[in-house]
Amino acid sequence: MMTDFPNARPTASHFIDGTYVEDTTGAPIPVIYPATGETIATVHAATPEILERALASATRAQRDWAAMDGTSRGRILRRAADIIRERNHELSVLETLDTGKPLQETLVADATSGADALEYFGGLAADLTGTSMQFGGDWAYTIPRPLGVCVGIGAWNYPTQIACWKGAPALATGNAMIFKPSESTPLCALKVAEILHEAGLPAGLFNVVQGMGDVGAALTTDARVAKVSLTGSVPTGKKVAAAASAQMKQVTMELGGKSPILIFEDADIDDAVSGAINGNFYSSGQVCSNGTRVFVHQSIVQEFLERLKSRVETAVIGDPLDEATNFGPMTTQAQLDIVLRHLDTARAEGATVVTGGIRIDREGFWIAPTVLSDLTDDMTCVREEIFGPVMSVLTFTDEDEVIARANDTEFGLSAGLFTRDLTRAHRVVAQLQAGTCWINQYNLTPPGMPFGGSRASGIGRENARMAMDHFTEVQTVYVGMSPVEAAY
Ligand SMILES: NC(=O)c1ccc[n+]([C@@H]2O[C@H](COP(=O)([O-])OP(=O)(O)OC[C@H]3O[C@@H](n4cnc5c(N)ncnc54)[C@H](O)[C@@H]3O)[C@@H](O)[C@H]2O)c1
Repeated sequence: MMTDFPNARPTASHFIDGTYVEDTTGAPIPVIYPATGETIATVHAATPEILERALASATRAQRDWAAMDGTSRGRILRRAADIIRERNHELSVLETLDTGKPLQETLVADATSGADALEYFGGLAADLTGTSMQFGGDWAYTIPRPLGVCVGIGAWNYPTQIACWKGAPALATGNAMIFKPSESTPLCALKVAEILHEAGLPAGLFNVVQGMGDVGAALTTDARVAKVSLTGSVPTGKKVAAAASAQMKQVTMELGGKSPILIFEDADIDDAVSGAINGNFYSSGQVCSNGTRVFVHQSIVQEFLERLKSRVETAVIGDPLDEATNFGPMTTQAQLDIVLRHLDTARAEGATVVTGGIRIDREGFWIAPTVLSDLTDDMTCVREEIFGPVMSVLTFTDEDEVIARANDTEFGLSAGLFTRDLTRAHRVVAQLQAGTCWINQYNLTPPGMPFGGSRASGIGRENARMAMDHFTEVQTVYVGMSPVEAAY
């Protein structure tokens, strides 16, 4: 089973009906610590029997949960948030072991972000209200109803946060959730399930099952499942949305991107450099909303690149469990290989490497933070999501030109811009085709703010009050107050 590691130890592969469950007949999935390449645990993919237990217990538990008043549901979520905060250190260590992200990051951005979502939706759970309408003497009212059993499927970059961002609104609104983490980072969601149940969540309401895409596909098409919320790549999103839609299931799709950051000539350059660093190298670039196409006004590009290069080269690359480290490895060997291939292609297509561009000579999956310049919009590194620490710097001279180029992509997840001219900021942002935009900031995602993508980057939004809409459907009730008239 699980190899021992300090303070953070899920005790089996799955969490079903309020308890850890093991079934070693499922295919083994090694859990590899990305900083060293060592296998630190093994989980087993869910068998059909495991999936049946998860689906049956969720279906059973959801009815009573939906009947409970929102205040009581919310109290449990808020208690779970408190427990997460108390255990932040051990959960952050687990997140680092699962993903390789530096502890300096995971201490502030992962379990705490999950707790923020549980707290936020815990507070809102009591406020699930409908509306009423008057039609002469008659009237109608609406009741937001939970959907039933919802499935959450996660990517590997934010395993705790994704489990909480999906679980919190689903549970707050009276649904059950079955969560399938990424096969690359299977551990953290188990702890979320354990803590939710410790906080008083009735058994069966947040089940975690492991597995590859086939397990996600089996859950997506099960008749007992009402909704699928996926965080993953665009190709997976298309498959999952198609399979769910074929059965009229609702979907939320949080997918990939190739987002632009526009840096105008009047921007505070140090802020812009900070935004570009945060939007490209945090989590070693494995962030969906990263602004990987950085358009810098021609008049300041040289100064921008100089300051950027000197700051990026101070990144502390090393043991992710050392709190001084601020840049970690890629989460998987496969992702490292993808990034290295992209760098070869970029060089072959004529890109200049401003800094980085090389594999770091350590055990594990390491690559240096990389800045590319001398690029054109048609180059592969400018068009495709790389999902690694690779920033493409492009130049522009004209506002309309840069807006058109920023929008020239199939994606529409995020966008950012840096300028001191507020009129321009709002004028430009209104023309950007992106679901989530930042002005003079980048990648901050408090739970009270809707987050998600347009175009190929997604359907629906996570977080904020509107996530409650995505986990409920409206039942309309017409109330007749007069005698019924009929033709005969
Ligand atoms: N928009 C967001 O909020 C957001 C956040 C994080 C990551 N992402 C995106 O996720 C991608 C990286 O993550 P990844 O490589 O884990 O993505 P992925 O698409 O390979 O896998 C995502 C999840 O889907 C599952 N899956 C694969 N095939 C499936 C199928 N046919 N049916 C059901 N489930 C299936 C996988 O097992 C995994 O759990 C990037 O494109 C990134 O931009 C988006």
